[in-house]
Amino acid sequence: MNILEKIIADKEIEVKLRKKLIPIEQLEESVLFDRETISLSNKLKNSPSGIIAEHKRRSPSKSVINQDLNVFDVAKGYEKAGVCGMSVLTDGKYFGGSLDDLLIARASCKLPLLRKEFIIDPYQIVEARAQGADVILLIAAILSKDEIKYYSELAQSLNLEVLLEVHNEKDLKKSLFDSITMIGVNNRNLKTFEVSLETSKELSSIIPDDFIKVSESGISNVESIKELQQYGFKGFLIGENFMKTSNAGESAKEFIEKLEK
Ligand SMILES: O=P(O)(O)OC[C@@H](O)[C@@H](O)c1c[nH]c2ccccc12
Repeated sequence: MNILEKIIADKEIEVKLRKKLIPIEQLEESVLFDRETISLSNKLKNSPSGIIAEHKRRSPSKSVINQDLNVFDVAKGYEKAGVCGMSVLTDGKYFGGSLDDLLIARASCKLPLLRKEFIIDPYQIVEARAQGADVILLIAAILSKDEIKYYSELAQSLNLEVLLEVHNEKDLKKSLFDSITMIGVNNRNLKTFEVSLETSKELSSIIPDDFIKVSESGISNVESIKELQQYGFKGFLIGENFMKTSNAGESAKEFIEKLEK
């Protein structure tokens, strides 16, 4: 089994358990369920920098990135830095995150929040809504075309935006639905962890213009962003580069200042 297959096998067990513990009807009673969501795609359209900053404690590729920062400070710091949105990893076993992280981020800032999760069941989409997310990630590599259509339409009906993640042309081909606003090209191969910004550049020309292009992973300098902007990218998802420092918000602030100069 490769790492992605392992993550999915564990996720199936986890979701089954969660569904038993908290029935979907109960999620729909959350006070956050009817809150007005905030559009990430609108922010990206109108921003010169387009940074989506991530909260990520560890990852299978890097093990520990940072266990000392608290979500409250990170969210406040990112907001102060002027990012367009915040991504919160909610997977526990492989990334050290939780749904509580999402809830705390929600309570700490007014940024659009992306629930960064391996979504394999509609239950997790309702859960994202109930815990204060504005955007969900759908990963094309782990979903069928029918699932992508169904899940993105469900998200849309809950006023959640969808960032659809692709790794190659095959992923992209099965993912072009009206219910999706943003396409994210992951520069990291989730099976081998290899990172190459070339992936974004190569796929940029075949992403139709009606989708906002986001480049994800392995971005550590403003030069890369300036280059990717030439290929039509409007959003840039950055985790480790900020999280590995002792003050993620301050790092994001310096980065954005340099980028917008
Ligand atoms: O820390 P980085 O290299 O800046 O990457 C952030 C983000 O793109 C990455 O965490 C990510 C992109 N897609 C994912 C899917 C699942 C888990 C994590 C991810």
